[in-house]
Amino acid sequence: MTTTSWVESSGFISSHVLTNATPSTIATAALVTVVLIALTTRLISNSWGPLKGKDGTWSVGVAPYWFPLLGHIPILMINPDRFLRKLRDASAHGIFAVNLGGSIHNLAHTPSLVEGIFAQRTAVETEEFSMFILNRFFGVPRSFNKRLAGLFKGLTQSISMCLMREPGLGKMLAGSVTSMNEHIPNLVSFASRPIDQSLWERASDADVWRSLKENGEADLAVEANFFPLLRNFMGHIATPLLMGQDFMDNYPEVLQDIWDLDYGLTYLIAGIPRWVPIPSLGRALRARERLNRKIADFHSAMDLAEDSKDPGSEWRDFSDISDALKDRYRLWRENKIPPRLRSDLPLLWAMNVNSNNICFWLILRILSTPGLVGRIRTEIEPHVHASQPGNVLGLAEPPRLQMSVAGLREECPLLKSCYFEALRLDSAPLTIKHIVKDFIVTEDEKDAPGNARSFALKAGEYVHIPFDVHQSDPRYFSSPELFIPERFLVRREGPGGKLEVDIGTLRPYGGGVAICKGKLFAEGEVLAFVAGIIALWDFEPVSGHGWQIPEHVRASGVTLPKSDIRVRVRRRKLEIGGG
Ligand code: HEM
Repeated sequence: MTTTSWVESSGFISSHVLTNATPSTIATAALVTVVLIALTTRLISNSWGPLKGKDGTWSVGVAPYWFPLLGHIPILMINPDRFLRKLRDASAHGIFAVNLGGSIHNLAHTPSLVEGIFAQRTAVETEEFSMFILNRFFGVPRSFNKRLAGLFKGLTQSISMCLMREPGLGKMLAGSVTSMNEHIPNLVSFASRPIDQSLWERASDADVWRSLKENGEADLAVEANFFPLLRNFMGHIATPLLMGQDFMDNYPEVLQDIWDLDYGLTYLIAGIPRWVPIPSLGRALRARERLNRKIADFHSAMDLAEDSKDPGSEWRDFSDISDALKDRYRLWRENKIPPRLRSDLPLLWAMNVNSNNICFWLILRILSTPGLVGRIRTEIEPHVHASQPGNVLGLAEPPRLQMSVAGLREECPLLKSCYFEALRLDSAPLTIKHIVKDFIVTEDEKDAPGNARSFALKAGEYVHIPFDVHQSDPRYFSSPELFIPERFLVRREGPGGKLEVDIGTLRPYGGGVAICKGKLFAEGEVLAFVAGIIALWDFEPVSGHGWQIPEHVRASGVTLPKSDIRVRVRRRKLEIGGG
């Protein structure tokens, strides 16, 4: 059929359909049209494979898709894991591209390409994306973007100084471990009335459970929902460390608001309007308003104190605020930024969402691997002194805990290897960068044996690093779906070779200029938290079916569990009179 006859006949079809239109013929015509458009789009997009340029570099192949305008958005919303892993497995190279609403997004996942992208300083930029997240997710008004851009460098530098370098890092870690030593013995209170329980127990629906053991001894435990118990408990340790105890006391719902905001992440970033009736979107918006308002109140109170005025009886002490936050405060104030625009929410959020979640996954992975908790308790013993003081006037004292974070970081390779393995399995971060200048990135022979290529990436496009695509790649991690505690252990050469940990190609904290500024702090706090918890407490799943690993729900970095686990928490029997 010639083009003219096709147009004429389609004109005939449409006028025929319109003049004889019934609801079912209109529906059929609409369906036929959609199918025709989808087939044509698929046919055209199928031909966008990688092409070799005159200079020997290759373009990145765009995966075929069915819907014009939308491109791969529908499939990425339905099942991103399956789709991305399928593309990875179908390609001999570590990069492919997708179309998102008309713009091209390159996705790189093999180590050499990822390192090549991280090494770019001027060809890619992250500030635009950070600003987008600040506006869409954290609710920073767009009218403030220009002024905020001028402060970006200073704000990032202050976090780096306080969290990535000494003495700031050591001070934060020491504060964190002191707080853990004090609080971990009180993970559960064994109080049955919610009014007598701590906030993390109430958040996890904790209840006292009593029974008799076979030998007639009393068996006392607390039943609680595992995930909220651990993540709220950790949040109650981490948040005052950053913001000071007064902030936490004046705003006890802060953690629930952070979790609610996090659950709305996808909707907020997608820009779904607030009137759309999605319950988690509404909750996230209300939580964000409260968070930003409370942070503004906190800054107003600091301003009053700084001006030697009374900040009110609820703000008694600002001396325990972290150096990171104090530095930011100085910067906001010197630049005359009003309290309502001092966006400290991203830091408060970053402090809580990833570390707290990975503590849950790591403890769960340790408990659910036969024999592992015993091996780790033996390994951490020299660095975690747990003891039970004798009764005072007939009353039981809580156990005592004394941990050395340096020992846990440097002398406990099995625990650290398990931490990396949990990050490999249970985190799925994504880095997005806007390409502002054409650049070439080259594959290593190791990643594409006998077939390594250089790829030309174009200004105006985007480059993403979906870390979990590499983390689940069987070419780099054998049996990638299994938790293998020793996966990152290596034995140093030579007689009596020491066991060490090698993170290999895993990059759970991103890389390049936007690398996670809390990575060293996070590692220390997670290892200490997990060591302290397993040193003092025993856990048992209530279900009676053994430990089950829940499915993942994607979140900002570390995933959330799709379902919770009800556990029985018991004090471990410790040597009496120690400490
Ligand atoms: C296990 C815990 C953590 C993981 C897995 C993690 C992971 C990440 C990742 C993947 C990024 C994005 C990097 C990129 O775009 O390339 C990031 C950014 C960041 N993280 Fe973390 N993070 C953790 C804990 C923390 C903690 C405890 C803090 C703060 C106290 C923190 C502060 C930050 C900050 C400030 C950024 C933004 C860096 C920038 O844009 O310059 N993170 N994190």
